[in-house]
Amino acid sequence: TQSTRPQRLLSAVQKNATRGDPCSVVKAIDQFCRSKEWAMNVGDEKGCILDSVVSELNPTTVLELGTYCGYSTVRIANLLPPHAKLITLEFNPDFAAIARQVIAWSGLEEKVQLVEGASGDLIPKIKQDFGVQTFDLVFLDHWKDRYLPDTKLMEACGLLRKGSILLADNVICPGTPDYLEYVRSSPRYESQYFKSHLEYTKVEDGLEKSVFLG
Ligand SMILES: O=C(NCCCCc1cc2ccncc2s1)c1cc(-c2ccc(F)cc2)cc(O)c1O
Ligand SMILES: [Mg+2]
Repeated sequence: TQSTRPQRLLSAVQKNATRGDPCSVVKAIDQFCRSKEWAMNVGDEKGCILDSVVSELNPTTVLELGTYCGYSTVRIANLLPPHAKLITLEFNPDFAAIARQVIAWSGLEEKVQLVEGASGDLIPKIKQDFGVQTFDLVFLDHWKDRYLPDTKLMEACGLLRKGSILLADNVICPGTPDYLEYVRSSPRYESQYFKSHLEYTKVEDGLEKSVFLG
């Protein structure tokens, strides 16, 4: 049977990256996506912006919506202090299976909890099921039409505190117009746009960083 793109991406990691070396895993994926097959990882250019936000914040609790193959999961987990926790939600079981192996290859599995399911179903269960009260950082990279409803859901479930940071991928391409309008006009958020490009292309895209003001 034909392999899938995530399976070919995982093979490239297992072939070209060193076990236990997260940076080599990130490099191997970027090289695969630049030279062989495009894939919807946040990528190296936006990935550097992600790294700077994570490093500056030094979060102990992180929620990632949309794991895909685990590229941004590995980038974030690699920068977390000891005992910090990253919970990442993935809807597609095939993506989740690949991501688990990519995360394991990077040696960061003890910092990461990958949960399979839809954000709308899982977010209300996080406090009781995962022992997290609030998130210091949320990275939004899942269905673009779920960014706004899930942000409102996180507010309603008390998962955000004064100073929590929302960092959203793809606010230009594919685009999340209703989410952008909300975080840019709401008095409860202070937002900033980081102009960049769609992963591995020259197309404009960017990350929106929004601080929840409580
Ligand atoms: O759809 C994208 N990403 C979400 C995949 C949906 C996976 C989900 C995870 C999850 C977890 C929990 N609940 C529900 C869900 S749904 C995406 C697409 C492009 C793109 C850009 C230009 C193109 F021409 C074609 C694709 C670029 C990107 O960086 C993306 O992130
Ligand atoms: Mg994305």
